[in-house]
Amino acid sequence: TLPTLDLDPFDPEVLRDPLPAHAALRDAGPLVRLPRYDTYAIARYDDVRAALSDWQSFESSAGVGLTNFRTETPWRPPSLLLEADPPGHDAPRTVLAGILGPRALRRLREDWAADAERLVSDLLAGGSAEVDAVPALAEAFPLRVFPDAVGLGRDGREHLLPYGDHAFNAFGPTDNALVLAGNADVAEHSGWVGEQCRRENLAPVGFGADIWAAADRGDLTHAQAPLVVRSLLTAGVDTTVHGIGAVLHALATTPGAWDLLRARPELVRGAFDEAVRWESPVQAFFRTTVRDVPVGRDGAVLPAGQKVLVFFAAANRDPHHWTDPDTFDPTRDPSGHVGFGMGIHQCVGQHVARLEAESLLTALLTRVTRLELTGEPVRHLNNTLRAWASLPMRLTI
Ligand code: HEM
Ligand SMILES: CC(C)Cc1ccc(C(=O)O)cc1
Repeated sequence: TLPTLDLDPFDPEVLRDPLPAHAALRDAGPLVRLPRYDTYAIARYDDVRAALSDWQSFESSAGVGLTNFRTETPWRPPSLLLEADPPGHDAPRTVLAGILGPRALRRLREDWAADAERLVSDLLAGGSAEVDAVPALAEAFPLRVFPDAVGLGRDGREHLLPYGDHAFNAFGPTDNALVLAGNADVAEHSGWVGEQCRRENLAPVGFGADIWAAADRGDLTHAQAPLVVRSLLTAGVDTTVHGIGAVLHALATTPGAWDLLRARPELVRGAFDEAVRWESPVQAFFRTTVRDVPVGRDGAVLPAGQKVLVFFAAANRDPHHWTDPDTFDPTRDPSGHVGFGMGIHQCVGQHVARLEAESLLTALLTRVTRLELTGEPVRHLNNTLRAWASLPMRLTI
C-alpha cells in the first residue's frame, strides 16, 4: 500500500513554514496519499518533473486546484491556458508566447529600467532610507509597469492584488478560512477585472491590444480574447510581487550576496531564478489523472480520476537533485528548477517576471551599497503563494 501522511498542506502553520512538510513528503516516497483531502502528493524532483512533462496522464482541464471541474463548479470560467489541455490549450498558448516572449519585451526594457531608476531615486531622495520593501518595492514596481504594459486604464488598479490573491487561495480547499475570507469581496474584484478585459477598455498599444489583434488575425476567436487578457491579470501581478519579495529577502539575509551582485551585475538574472527556486513563490498545483499511472520506480500506481498535488517547492529543494538545496546561492546554475513549472504549461510570463526583477534589482544595486533587514519579516499566508507581507529594510547609499 501507498505511504500515507495525515498532513494538511493548507493548514496555516504549514503555510507559514512548509519546509518540514515538504521534507516529510519527499522522504515518504515518490507518491504519498493525503487522506485529509482524499488526494495524493508528488514532491521529489524527478517525479515532479515526470508528472509535469506527462500532460496526457496528468491533465489540467479538470482544474489545477483541489476542485475537480468534472464534478464541481469552478468559481470562475476556466482559464483557456492554465486549466486547458491540448488541443484547446494550443492557440491561446501560442498567442501569449508570442506576445510575452523575449523579443516582444525588448521594447519595454528601456522604459522599465528608467521607471525603476525613478522609483529608487524617489525612495533615496533623502539619502539612506528605512522602508517596508514589500509595499515600497515588491508591490510598487510591478504595479507601476505591468498594468501599463497590459494597457489598463488608470482607475481601479487596487483590485489587481486582492483578485490574484483570491484566485491563488481558490486553488486550495474552497471551505478553507483564506478562501472564505476572500469570498466577501471577490464579486467586486472579479467585476472590475472582467471589465478590463473588454476591447474598448484596453489601450491601443499593449499586451491586451495584442491579444485582441491576434483575434482579428484569426489566431484566437473574439470570444476567447477577454479570457486570455484575464489570464494576464490573474497571473501577472501577485506572482512577480512575491518573486521580487523573495529575491530581496534572499539578498538581504545572505552574507556577501549584495556585494557580490554589485561587483558582478551579470549574475542578477540568475540570482532571481535562484530566488524563484529557493522560495518557490508558487508552491504547488494539482493535476488530475486520466488513467492509472505509475509514479516513481517502486511500483506505486496512481489510480485514474484522482487529484494529485504536484509540489514545485519541494522539488526545488530536493537534496537528491540539488547540492546544498536550502542555501540561496546567486552563483549557482538554477536551470532545471520547477519554480516556473515545466512542460507545456511552463510559465508563459517568465520573461516578463525576469525583466521586472532585473530592472528593479539593477536600479537598486547601482545606488544601494548595503541592503539589510531592520526588523522581523512578516509572512502573508496564501493557499498557493509563498509570500511576504512585510520586509522592514534599510537601504544604505
Ligand atoms: C515570479 C513570477 C512567476 C512565477 C513564480 C510563475 C509561476 C508559474 C507556474 C509554476 C506556472 C505553471 C502552472 C502549472 O503548471 O499548472 C505558470 C504558468 C503560467 N503563468 Fe506564470 N509565474 C510567474 C509570473 C507570471 C507572469 C508575470 C505572467 C503573465 C504576464 C504569468 C502567466 C502565466 C500563465 C498565463 C500561465 C499558464 C501557462 C499555460 O498553462 O500554458 N506568470 N506560472
Ligand atoms: C502562477 C500561475 C500558474 C498562476 C496562473 C493563474 C491564472 C492563470 C490564468 O490563465 O487565469 C494562469 C496562471
